[in-house]
Amino acid sequence: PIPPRLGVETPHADELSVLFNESLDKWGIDIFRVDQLSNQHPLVTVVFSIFEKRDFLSKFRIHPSTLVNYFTGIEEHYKKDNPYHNAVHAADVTQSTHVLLNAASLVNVFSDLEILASIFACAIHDVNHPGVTNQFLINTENELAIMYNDMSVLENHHCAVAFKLLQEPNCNILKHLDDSQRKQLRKMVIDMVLATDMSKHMSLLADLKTMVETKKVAGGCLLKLDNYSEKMQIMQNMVHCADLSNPAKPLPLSTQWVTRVMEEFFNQGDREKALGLPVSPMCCRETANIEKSQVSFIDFIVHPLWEAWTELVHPDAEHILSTLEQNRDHYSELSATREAEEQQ
Ligand SMILES: COc1ccc(/C(C)=N/OCCC(=O)N2CCOCC2)cc1OC1CCCC1
Ligand SMILES: [Mg+2]
Ligand SMILES: [Zn+2]
Repeated sequence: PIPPRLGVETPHADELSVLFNESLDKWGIDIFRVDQLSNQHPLVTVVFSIFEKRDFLSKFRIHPSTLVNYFTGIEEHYKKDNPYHNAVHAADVTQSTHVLLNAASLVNVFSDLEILASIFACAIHDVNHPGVTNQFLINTENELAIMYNDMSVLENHHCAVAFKLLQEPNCNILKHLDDSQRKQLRKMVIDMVLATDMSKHMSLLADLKTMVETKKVAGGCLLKLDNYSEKMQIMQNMVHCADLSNPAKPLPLSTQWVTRVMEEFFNQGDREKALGLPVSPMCCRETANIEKSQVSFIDFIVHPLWEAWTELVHPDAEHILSTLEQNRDHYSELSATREAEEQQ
């Protein structure tokens, strides 16, 4: 049976295809509306539409129903009751990376296989996320922490679940890749997903800054990427940027992500309290200062990263960086007024 266009059955197919025709390639598509219009299948429809737009079904000889079967399985393994780490986040990171890949200065940098690996990595990068951090799994000696010896526990789990699902019947979207392509894709996906572990952030950013410095000196062209590690460094930072893109999206989207991530953090804080564990930073619903936390998250993590990315792909990400800076000022003003209110 041929799967429905857009990959999902929905009464809102016309509205959804209009939304994709207008905004699939745009920074700031309303991914929450995609979730509603797709009958809560945001990831399947975003991946299906990107694969069609990039002609991946014919380039990699992927049958439409195999694509729908596999990413429906992946989507089902994103926990729906996670406020933040659910299939909408996966769809958001996937679509954001699809947009970043279209930057003029990245055209002709990546092969089709590298682009396929990047989109695939985003789609699966948080699959089966339990809604708590690596530190929580380690502190509670969770079976996942035991399985992965406390090293990038979540990120290793996401990769393993994704590749295991490929072996389910009618799910092997990589069936018609040759052995070398499949091995390369598997390595690239693992390298990108493991790089979304926040504990890798500082070293990833340091290497990106070094690359930007040398690129500036070498006359500013990215095309001279000749080795795997330089190419992978850019792909890892691209996916990491997309994973940390919430504060750089139009404010109405950014504020919804803040509400969701805080609810997930507060749920973790409730569990830590109930277990008699120290409550993790920003996880206590009584004392957290949400706006202040966003301002420091942006100042210390997100802005330095997007500043480096914007330099690398100059001038294609300028509008993203300025949206981030406007949003930062919004949260900063909010936290000042909240503090003033609390003084009275
Ligand atoms: C919308 O706000 C946020 C979105 C994402 C993130 C982070 C750190 N994403 O990192 C990649 C995923 C990851 O590794 N996480 C997920 C979050 O917890 C740490 C482990 C943090 C955000 O806000 C901070 C500041 C106020 C509360 C958290
Ligand atoms: Mg993650
Ligand atoms: Zn993520």
